[in-house]
Amino acid sequence: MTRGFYIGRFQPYHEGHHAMVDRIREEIDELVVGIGSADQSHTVRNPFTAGERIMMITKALAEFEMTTYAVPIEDLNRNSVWVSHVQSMSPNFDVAYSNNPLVVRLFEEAGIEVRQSPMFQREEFEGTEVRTRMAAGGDWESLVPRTVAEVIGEIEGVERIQRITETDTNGTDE
Ligand SMILES: Nc1ncnc2c1ncn2[C@@H]1O[C@H](COP(=O)(O)OP(=O)(O)OP(=O)(O)O)[C@@H](O)[C@H]1O
Ligand SMILES: NC(=O)c1ccc[n+]([C@@H]2O[C@H](COP(=O)(O)O)[C@@H](O)[C@H]2O)c1
Repeated sequence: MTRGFYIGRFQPYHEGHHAMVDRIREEIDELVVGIGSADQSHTVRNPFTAGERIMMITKALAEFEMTTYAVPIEDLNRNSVWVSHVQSMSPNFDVAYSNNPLVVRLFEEAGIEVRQSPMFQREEFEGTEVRTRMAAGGDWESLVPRTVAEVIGEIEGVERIQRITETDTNGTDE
């Protein structure tokens, strides 16, 4: 039995994330999805709450016949203990998946195997691109699984992003 751990901010969960899960599920029996920056929401870079991201991920992953756990992970201002923090919040896992260089380094220094994946259609399957299209009233639905678009509709996510973009001065780092 192999259990994997895949960490991301998932703001929102998009088709690039979904393609990555589709690929890594060939290597594992169960998957923990770590929802990073769980304490962040309502900013340009992190518009959705941890609970909203749990809904997106749970509904999108239902199509895969695999046991999955979505676990919120709050940020810590201390990289040296972040892996222990992750482990304290997650079911035990054998291998971590990430393409984020800091995350890869922290897991490897802690002696945990990390696997990276190719980027799928990165020019459009990117959280920043999805949020930019939402703010501008463009076609973002084609970049996320249908179930995720339904959750974003239910929580009125596009309206939130448009409002935040007009007023937020804290999250304008993109
Ligand atoms: N198109 C993609 N193909 C494969 N992996 C991806 C893709 N997009 C993101 N990832 C990976 O998934 C993990 C989580 O990504 P994250 O939630 O930061 O999404 P992002 O699209 O990079 O978002 P943002 O633009 O908001 O920073 C990271 O390891 C990231 O490299
Ligand atoms: N010290 C810390 O709190 C720390 C260190 C490394 C990664 N993280 C988090 O892990 C997640 C990594 O996800 P991304 O690959 O989507 O950036 C982010 O939410 C990031 O904030 C936090």
